[in-house]
Amino acid sequence: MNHKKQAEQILEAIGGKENLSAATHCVTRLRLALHDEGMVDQEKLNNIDAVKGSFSTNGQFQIVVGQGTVDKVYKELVALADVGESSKEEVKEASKEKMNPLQRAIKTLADIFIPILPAIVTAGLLLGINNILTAQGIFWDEQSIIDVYPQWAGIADMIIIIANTAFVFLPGLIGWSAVKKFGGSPILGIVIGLVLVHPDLLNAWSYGDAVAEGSVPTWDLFGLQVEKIGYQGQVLPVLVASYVLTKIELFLRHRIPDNIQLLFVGPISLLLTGFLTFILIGPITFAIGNWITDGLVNIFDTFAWLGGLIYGGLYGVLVITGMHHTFLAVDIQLVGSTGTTFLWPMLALSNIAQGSAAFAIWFASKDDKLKGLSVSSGISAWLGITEPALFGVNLRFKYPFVIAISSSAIAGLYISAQGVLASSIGVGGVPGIFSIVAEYWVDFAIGMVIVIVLPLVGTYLYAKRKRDI
Ligand SMILES: OC[C@H]1O[C@H](O[C@H]2O[C@H](CO)[C@@H](O)[C@H](O)[C@H]2O)[C@H](O)[C@@H](O)[C@@H]1O
Repeated sequence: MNHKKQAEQILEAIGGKENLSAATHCVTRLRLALHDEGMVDQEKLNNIDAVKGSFSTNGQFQIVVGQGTVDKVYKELVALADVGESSKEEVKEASKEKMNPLQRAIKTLADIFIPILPAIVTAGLLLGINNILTAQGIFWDEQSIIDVYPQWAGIADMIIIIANTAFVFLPGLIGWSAVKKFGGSPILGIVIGLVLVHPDLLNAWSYGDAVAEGSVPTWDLFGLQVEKIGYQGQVLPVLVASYVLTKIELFLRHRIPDNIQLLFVGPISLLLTGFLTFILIGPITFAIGNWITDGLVNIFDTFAWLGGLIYGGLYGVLVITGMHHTFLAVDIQLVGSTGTTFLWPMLALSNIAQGSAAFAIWFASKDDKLKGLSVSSGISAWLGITEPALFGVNLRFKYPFVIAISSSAIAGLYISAQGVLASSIGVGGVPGIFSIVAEYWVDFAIGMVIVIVLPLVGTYLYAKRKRDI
């Protein structure tokens, strides 16, 4: 493949070098900040050999080129456009200028939660293994593997400790990521997060019982009674505390001489943020977080099937906008405060549906390039990453996308009506079944059959009738 020629064609299709403000690349995609995305000639772009798909997300125009080729095309592209190589951060900054406040808020949340996702997904997978070892009724009626083979109980117990850690110390992980994002010192973010789950505080999961018994411990601050409670599994308290901590830290850094910063900046920032958090931020955000989760749980309890239909159908659309990462925060909050999430199983089915539609195009198409793209993006979607299938295949032909979201809506309706729950956030695709609470495996499996069969058969038949691929 002539990489220079490919780069020339790409540059022409995106509106020339005048339209390119900054460029970087990841493992498979060119990530471009364009002045005007309306200048992109989509048809021209799709017809370029190296291009396997393209999409716009969070103010960035991304072109799927593929591993091993993207870096070479990128080098030619920046040389031709004379823009200089940019880091991912620089392109993000250039893209940010085009965002409205809501898009910025959504992006901030995504930037905080995406870096902790590997730890959360790992926890979900390990909890899945624990599920298999400890849930009754999977292999024997009313007995689990560890009931039948007690010698495995120690292993199961060790697994739960390793798996649980990311959730028990979640505020530490969020504190690290949030303070890094806000521009402060990540190490202070970890500390403020861990302060919120210090073992000497009343565990948040025991708070309800303690309130009922009237045994919530308090600090007496000159007559002001402050509850001595932790914020295990909570998202909002540490998010707000991290923001405040960063503001205080940056304020002090700009005013205190470099040689004595170590003595003052950390201690003052942590102390002030800690006091503010225990007295104000924590209690207020804890209450707000609980209202949100209780509200959501109540809505889903009352209108389960309708909620499932809407969320199952809309999730694919949310991924296109990038807004889906906002729901990661909601899922984490749900798992943290209720121990399970009813939203995540629908996410996993929605991702599978997009993958199935891409597989149908693989079966139906005679075009080698499209076949290669649809099979690789189908596998990726079944393993939890749907953008290649969405932007490279399904949205390009529209009907695979429509069939996939319709199937996902039906599956969402079904599993919500059955009350399917996940014990954690796992790999949002076929392996997702291991993160589902064992008693709902059969219902989730029925949901999987829906999102595999309907998009596969529906898209295949439609494609054959339409003869457009
Ligand atoms: O929210 C938990 C899930 O997060 C990832 O999937 C989501 O983000 C992907 C990247 O933007 C997107 O392709 C996918 O459609 C979303 O569901 C992760 O890949 C999943 O394993 C995880 O469950």
